[in-house]
Amino acid sequence: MRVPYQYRMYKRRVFYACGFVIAISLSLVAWKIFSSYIDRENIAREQSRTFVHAIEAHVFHSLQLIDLSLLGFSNALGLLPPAEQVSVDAIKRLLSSNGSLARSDYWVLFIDANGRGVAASNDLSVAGTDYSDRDYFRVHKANGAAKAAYVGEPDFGRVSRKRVFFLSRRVEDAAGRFLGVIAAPIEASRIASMFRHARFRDDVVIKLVHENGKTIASAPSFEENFTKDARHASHRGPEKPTMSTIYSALVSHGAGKPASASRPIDGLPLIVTVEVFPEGNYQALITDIKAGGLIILVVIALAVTTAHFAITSVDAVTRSRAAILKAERDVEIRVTQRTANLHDANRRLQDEVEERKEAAERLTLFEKCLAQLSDMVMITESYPLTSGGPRIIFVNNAFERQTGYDSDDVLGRTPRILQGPRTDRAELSRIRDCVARHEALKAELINYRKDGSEYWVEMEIVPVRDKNGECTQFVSIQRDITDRKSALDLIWKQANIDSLTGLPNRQMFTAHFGHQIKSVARSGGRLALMFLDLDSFKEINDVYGHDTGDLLLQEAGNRLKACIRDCDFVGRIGGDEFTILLTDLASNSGIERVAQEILAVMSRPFQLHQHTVFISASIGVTLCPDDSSVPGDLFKNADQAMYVAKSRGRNQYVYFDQQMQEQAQTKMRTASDLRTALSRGEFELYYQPIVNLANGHVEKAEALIRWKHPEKGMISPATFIPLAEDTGTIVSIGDWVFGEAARTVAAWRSRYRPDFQVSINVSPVQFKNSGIPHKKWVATLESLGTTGDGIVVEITERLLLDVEDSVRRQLLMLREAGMKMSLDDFGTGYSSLSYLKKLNIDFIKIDQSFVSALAMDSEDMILCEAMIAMAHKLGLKVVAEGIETAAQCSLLRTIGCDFGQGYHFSKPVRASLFEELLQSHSALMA
Ligand SMILES: Nc1nc2c(ncn2[C@@H]2O[C@H](COP(=O)(O)OP(=O)(O)OP(=O)(O)O)[C@@H](O)[C@H]2O)c(=O)[nH]1
Repeated sequence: MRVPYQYRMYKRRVFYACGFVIAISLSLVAWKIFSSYIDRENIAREQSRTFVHAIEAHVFHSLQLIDLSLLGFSNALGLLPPAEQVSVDAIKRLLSSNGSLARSDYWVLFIDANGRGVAASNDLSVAGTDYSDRDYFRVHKANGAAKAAYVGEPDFGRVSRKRVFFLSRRVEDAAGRFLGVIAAPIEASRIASMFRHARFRDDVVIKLVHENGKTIASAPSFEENFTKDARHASHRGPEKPTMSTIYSALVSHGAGKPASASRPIDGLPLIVTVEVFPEGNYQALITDIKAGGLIILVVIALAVTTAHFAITSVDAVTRSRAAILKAERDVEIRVTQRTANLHDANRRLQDEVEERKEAAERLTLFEKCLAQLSDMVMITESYPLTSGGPRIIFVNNAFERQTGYDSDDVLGRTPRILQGPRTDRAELSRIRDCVARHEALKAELINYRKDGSEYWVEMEIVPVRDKNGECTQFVSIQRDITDRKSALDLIWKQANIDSLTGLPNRQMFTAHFGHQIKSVARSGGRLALMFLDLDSFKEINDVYGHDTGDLLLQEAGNRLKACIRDCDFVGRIGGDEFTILLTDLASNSGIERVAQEILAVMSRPFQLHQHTVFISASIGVTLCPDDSSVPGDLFKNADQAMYVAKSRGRNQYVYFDQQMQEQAQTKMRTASDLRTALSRGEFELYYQPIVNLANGHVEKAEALIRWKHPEKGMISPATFIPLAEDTGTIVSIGDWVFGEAARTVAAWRSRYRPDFQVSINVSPVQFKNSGIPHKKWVATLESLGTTGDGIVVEITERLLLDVEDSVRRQLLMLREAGMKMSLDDFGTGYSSLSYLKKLNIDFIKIDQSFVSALAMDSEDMILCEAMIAMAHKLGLKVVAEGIETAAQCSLLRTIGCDFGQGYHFSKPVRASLFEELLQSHSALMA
């Protein structure tokens, strides 16, 4: 835009006017500042002149007083008699007596004609001090004619060591001969102090200068300036200064400076100078300049503002015209640009439409493929990661089929709809973390179908990225792995869980127990292991059936679980045996409370099907680490303690103790000896006669085994037979017994009675596993040339309780070999008459417990009679055991008992002795 010429001229004129006003103002202010500065300097100079007069008068007055005193001394010394003029004492007396003249701020001393100190008016010892080099001494000595006072140059006092200058006078005798010098050393600091107080401004300097230029006193900086040459450097010459040169040196030094004034002290070689330094004036000058500057600024501002207002009105019109022109040009440019942008955008849009079309086609293809996949596919957005997670934007057919959700059900919702109570929260949080980091991941989870049923899913989640690498979606490919999981679960359960009770089995319990022991070893603390075995559980199976037994075991497991805390552990380790692990024990009272509670809950009736069943339990308890920290040992301990509980009458708990261990060890050693006893020939069969009560003949014998231990001597069968049964040695022992008994009966049959019979006790254990070596036994009999009926096999009711097909088969085979069967301890246990018949039992043996208390019409008598009658009815013969008296024998015979056995007839005796009995044919009837 072009600015019109008139407008430019107008503006120029306004600028010139403005500049003129500013220039005038500047000149006026400068002139004012300069004239003020000169005025202030003149005033200061005047002030210093007046002031130097006052100071000079003051110093002069002070020195005049001292000089008066010196004059007095000088006269008095001159008038002393000649003898006293050289007497130190006389002079000392004179100086100190003249107190009226002496002032406290100075003192006087007398120096003799040789320059040696004689005496002083105060206590200073000046006598003998050499003052001959002092200027005032030399002046007075040389100028004999001049009697005027002289001021010596400033220096440090010879005796006082203070900064002093000397006012002095020549002393002459009446004849005008030089006697010496009387001098007053004046402390320059006093003069300086007076100057200091007299200064009316900080920039004022006052000095007292000696005619030789040395400074005597000054304020400020007294000590630094003392004795320094006060003259200006240009006025210091080699020639001796005179009063007039020093004066001009000082004055000219001050000349040109705004405020310096000097004045000589009348009649003395001293000058007083007062200098008023220009700093104050400079300060004022600077203040004036600042104020002037401010005024100038204000003037400039006013001028500029006025100029601005003057031209803006014209300017505004011009500008708005210019702005309109500019705006027109801008619009033109923008329209051109916008058109170009629109072209670009249009082109991009077309490209995008093409791209989208291609993408849509690709997407349709992918969707078709995804729909056909058998794996579930779910695509979600990539955000948000909070509030339930990203929304689902696609699911395939497989997803709809497997989950029961239609795509309409899930689109726009989050994958959370698939989760439920058993979905692993930790796994979910791991998935969330990976997704937040846009990482691919694999996971296994429990998901829930629309109908609420759960299924295991194996999933792989992969982030989808755009061309800039930004994550835009997640694709989740999922596969139902419920079957695989179930199979694994089943395997795990089979390996670790007891299928009947759902409790941990032996394997899992042992593993857990091992961990707990380690943890106790690390962190301290105690564990209690309980071994629980149900009492006589076998009977429940036998009486109510195996199914009921199973139910009881399940219920027992539930009751045990209810007795323990969450931190404790219960397992079923087999049959009717349970283990309980108590952790976190503070004291034994906790263990006892649990043990008592278990016994109490076990003794409560079990309602199983239609039966009400009662049972009890025996518990062995061992403590870790008190008893041991070895899992195997602890199991053994608890087992031993449990057996002790059983042996003490059941339904109780027993703590393991060391004695049990020892007993167990003894048992183990005995069991070990038992294995070799047979080969070492330590067994022997004893025979106890069985007498026909009707005729008193010894027709049978019971073979009873004895073990002669090489160290321990005779060991009772009651001790070693259970051990032999436990260890299985009973099988070979039983075999040996049969062989021995067969040989004996064969011999005795041939020698004494062809119908003689020997009974052997056969343990139920011998019927287990491979069973009785039936063929071998038959072969033995054949080899001995005897028949089977010479052997009576005594079995116990225990065997009948456990009777299985195999047992029955074996018994029948023995029978077929001609052997007879006898049922031992009849009436003491669970006797089933049907078995007596089924197994073709030949004899029953009435237990000695019935015989021992036998009396006419007693209950035992009635029982024995009933048993005998019943046996006879079944075609069985009866043997009464434990007959000790003739009365018992007689009673039994009265009620028809067939045979008798007991101490009344004979103890069990060695075969040789028994043979003697047979030989004697003696009747043993009482
Ligand atoms: N019903 C049932 N019985 C079982 C199961 N496992 C083992 N048994 C039986 O449980 C019984 C365990 O008997 P034991 O503990 O030896 O003897 P008990 O009769 O309990 O006698 P004591 O232990 O001496 O008091 C045996 O008869 C086994 O056959 C089972 O799973 N179910």
